[in-house]
Amino acid sequence: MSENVSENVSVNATSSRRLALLGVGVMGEALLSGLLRSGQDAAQVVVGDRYEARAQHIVETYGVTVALPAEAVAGADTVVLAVKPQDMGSLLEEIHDALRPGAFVVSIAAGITTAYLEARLPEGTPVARAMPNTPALVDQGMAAVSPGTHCGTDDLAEAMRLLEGCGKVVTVPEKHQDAVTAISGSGPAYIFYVVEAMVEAGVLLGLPRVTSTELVVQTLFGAATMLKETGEHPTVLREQVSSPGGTTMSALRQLDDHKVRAAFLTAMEAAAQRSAELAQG
Ligand SMILES: NC(=O)C1=CN([C@@H]2O[C@H](COP(=O)(O)OP(=O)(O)OC[C@H]3O[C@@H](n4cnc5c(N)ncnc54)[C@H](O)[C@@H]3O)[C@@H](O)[C@H]2O)C=CC1
Ligand SMILES: O=C(O)[C@@H]1CCC=N1
Repeated sequence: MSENVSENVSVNATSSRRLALLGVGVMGEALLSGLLRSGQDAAQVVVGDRYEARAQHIVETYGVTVALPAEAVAGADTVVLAVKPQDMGSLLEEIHDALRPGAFVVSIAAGITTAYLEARLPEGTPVARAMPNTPALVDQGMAAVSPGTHCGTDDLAEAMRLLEGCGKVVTVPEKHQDAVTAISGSGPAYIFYVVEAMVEAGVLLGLPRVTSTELVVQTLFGAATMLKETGEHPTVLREQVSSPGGTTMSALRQLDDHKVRAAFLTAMEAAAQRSAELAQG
């Protein structure tokens, strides 16, 4: 399938495909919980995790089944790989011989390319690379998917279904996945960092921490809702807050003097570069 696939692949909320989910840490659990909320049958899901207590917790919480990776993939139509990039090589070795012919494999690991997956899986295996983010835990995720060489339309629709359970999904050419990782994959962390800083500022100015936190969180939610619902450019929305000679401009001048915008650009360049490095081990 070509890199420039349409952004609107039609997707069913439920599926009878048997799913193996390997790695049920933060992101694996977020995807699983979203899928189950969107109607996925827990009986069709087998999870595997190297950390036994973690797998057991997931089984008890969600009513799915647990198995060793090779056993889990042997019966699966779709395999989701949600381990750290550094653990991907050994996991692919572990499942290589057990994978059903035609089974679809989707990885959410930062930096791991479809070429990396294809080179380590049986010839012709359909694969996709996806980058979700943690707001998936509250059904507000943002994910981007890129198909590999042998990924068909049905496979891509399956990848979209898996991710749409917990938020919004777009398809992107794979060359953009490192940028996606830097922007929306890691993005929630930058926002939490800004929130931390603003809460601290409120405390510095004498507000009780609980009050400062409430003010900041609701301000963030309100601003995000304005961006989404009005569709206005962020510059327009920022200008609406910035009265001539007022408080906002005094603060924004400080941010500019401290090169905060430039720091964001450099930070996200560093994240994209790190993503590109991760497949090298
Ligand atoms: N945390 C995040 O915000 C995001 C993470 N990702 C990607 O998701 C992947 C997982 O990240 P997290 O969930 O944050 O990590 P995590 O460390 O919370 O979870 C990884 C899980 O994989 C398990 N594991 C490791 N090797 C295994 C193996 N051989 N077989 C079975 N299980 C194995 C670990 O025991 C652990 O429970 C990473 O590749 C990361 O790049 C993608 C988007 C966002
Ligand atoms: O920090 C990381 O490497 C992962 C990928 C995107 C978000 N967390």
